[in-house]
Amino acid sequence: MDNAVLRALMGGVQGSSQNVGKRIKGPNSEAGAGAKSKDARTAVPQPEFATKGTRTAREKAGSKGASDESLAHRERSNALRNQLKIKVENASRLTDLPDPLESFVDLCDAPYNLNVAVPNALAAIHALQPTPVQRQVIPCMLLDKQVVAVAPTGSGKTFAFLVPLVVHVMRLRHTLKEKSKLKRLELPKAVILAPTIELAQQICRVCDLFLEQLVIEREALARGVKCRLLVTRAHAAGLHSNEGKGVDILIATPLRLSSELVKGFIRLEYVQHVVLDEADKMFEVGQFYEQVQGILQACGTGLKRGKGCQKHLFSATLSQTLVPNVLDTKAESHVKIVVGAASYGGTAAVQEVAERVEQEFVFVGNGGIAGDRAKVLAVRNLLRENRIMAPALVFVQTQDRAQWVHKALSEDISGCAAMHAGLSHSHRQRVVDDFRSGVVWALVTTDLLCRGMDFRGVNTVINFDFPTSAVTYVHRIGRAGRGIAAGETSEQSRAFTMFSQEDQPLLKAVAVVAAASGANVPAWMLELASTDRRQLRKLERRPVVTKVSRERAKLAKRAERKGRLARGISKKR
Ligand SMILES: Nc1ncnc2c1ncn2[C@@H]1O[C@H](COP(=O)(O)OP(=O)(O)OP(=O)(O)O)[C@@H](O)[C@H]1O
Repeated sequence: MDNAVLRALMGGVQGSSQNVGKRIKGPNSEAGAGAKSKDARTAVPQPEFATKGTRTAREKAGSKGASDESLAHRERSNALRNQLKIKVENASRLTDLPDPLESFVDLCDAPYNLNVAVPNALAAIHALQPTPVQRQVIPCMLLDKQVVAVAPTGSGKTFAFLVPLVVHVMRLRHTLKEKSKLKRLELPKAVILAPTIELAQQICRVCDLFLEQLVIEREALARGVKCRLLVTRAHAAGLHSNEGKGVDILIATPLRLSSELVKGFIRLEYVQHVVLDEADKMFEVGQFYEQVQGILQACGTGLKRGKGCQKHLFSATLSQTLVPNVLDTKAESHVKIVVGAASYGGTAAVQEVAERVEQEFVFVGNGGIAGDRAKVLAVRNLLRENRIMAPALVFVQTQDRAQWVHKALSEDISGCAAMHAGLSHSHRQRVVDDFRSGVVWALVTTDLLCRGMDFRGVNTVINFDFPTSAVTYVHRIGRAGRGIAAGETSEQSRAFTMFSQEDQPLLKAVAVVAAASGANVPAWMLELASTDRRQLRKLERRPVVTKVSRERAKLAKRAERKGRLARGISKKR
């Protein structure tokens, strides 16, 4: 997508606020700000956003008491939050809750006092205006608050945590250097955990890009800040070698980091910030729960008392009970920020994710082998009708099925590839790069790529196999139409979900989510009986499609046996 278009789209939130008065000079504007802010405002474009009641003459003159002013100030912040659908739990009780940013340039004013290089670097990498989640999360994290942030897919959560982390690390490095604490300078100061290798690589790339840009913009503190990836044995070896010595921000998958930690090859005692991206995935039973807990316990043990390690959770789908349960901490210790959703629940932020994408359900019969054939036919029909626009992501449930579907679709789609966890790292990396660069047009993949991956310009998502939960549906669909502002629908972004009789237990939950986002869902789907929670959880772990796989495996075994038998007979002969 063209950068100018992208910028215009991301600025849509501000641009849409026409019914609100224009922002005039306030204490943070050119008239009131120091020389540093002045520079900043000339360097990066002015925000168009304006809050409800603009500052009055009375406020400016300061003729009323401070309490009146702070009340008006609070009202303005609340108006901005309401307008951008930013919800902060218990906001009225949090007396020290920072205001949402009106623009990145606000970061140059008190209490943040950042160098103008920060907004300039963000502008240079096309982040001109903060997205809603960035507006509230960045100030909170900069002011040392632990954050739980739930915001739609593609809403810019990565920069929301990267900007404050980089700032903290830069400042900390500076202090440590001044105090000549060189040993500590070499050890990680912040850790970012991501559930997949691909997502960790993506975050690392964005972080490197931001750091590079900060150096170009002459932020002296950014020089020498090292962000390192730890997702393979080779990375671990690199970290031990001299050349790889010294790391400030460590971006890792839980399994790799935990294994290096157990071996004693990595020390996390001076880690001050841990970010769990896709936090709900991290704490899924049977996934990385124990490893993550081990890592969290190892972080910050060397810090002074009262200066414990801060833990921040990010996801598009996070449940209310998760925080106190998994962090072993009082729920109040975190500021909970929800963007776009009506409630802080299991499928929070669903509505806005799916609104960007046209959704359609395609019935493919009773399931089983015949259902598989019907799915391939359905894809062919959609191709013939020109309804599948490349690039496309095709989601299936298992590695075997990824191979099989890839083979089946390769006959119809040139530039089709498969990608799953059963492939080597280098192969995975190559396929992802090819998809990003446009060599691969249709990527058949498992849920390995359903979370966090920022593939610009994906026009179609095909749920070849029905998602195992509404949450998975939200994440899969969220890969399409990225870069489109909330409320706008791209003509090209579409999602097709194939379903058979076998998928019925999961159908209602997904249909409800789709309907909530304005998709045209047949009424009978919504009237289906709900499946009870326990069964839903079972299905999540053991997907409906295993029955199909089992049938296919049985047939393959039978064919193999027949072949062997035939070979055996021929040998005897
Ligand atoms: N302030 C901004 N202005 C313009 N573009 C932005 C801004 N912030 C982030 N982006 C871009 O938006 C895209 C989506 O961002 P990101 O990957 O952080 O979303 P996310 O919320 O983490 O999504 P998911 O939940 O799917 O992981 C990225 O390409 C990123 O560069």
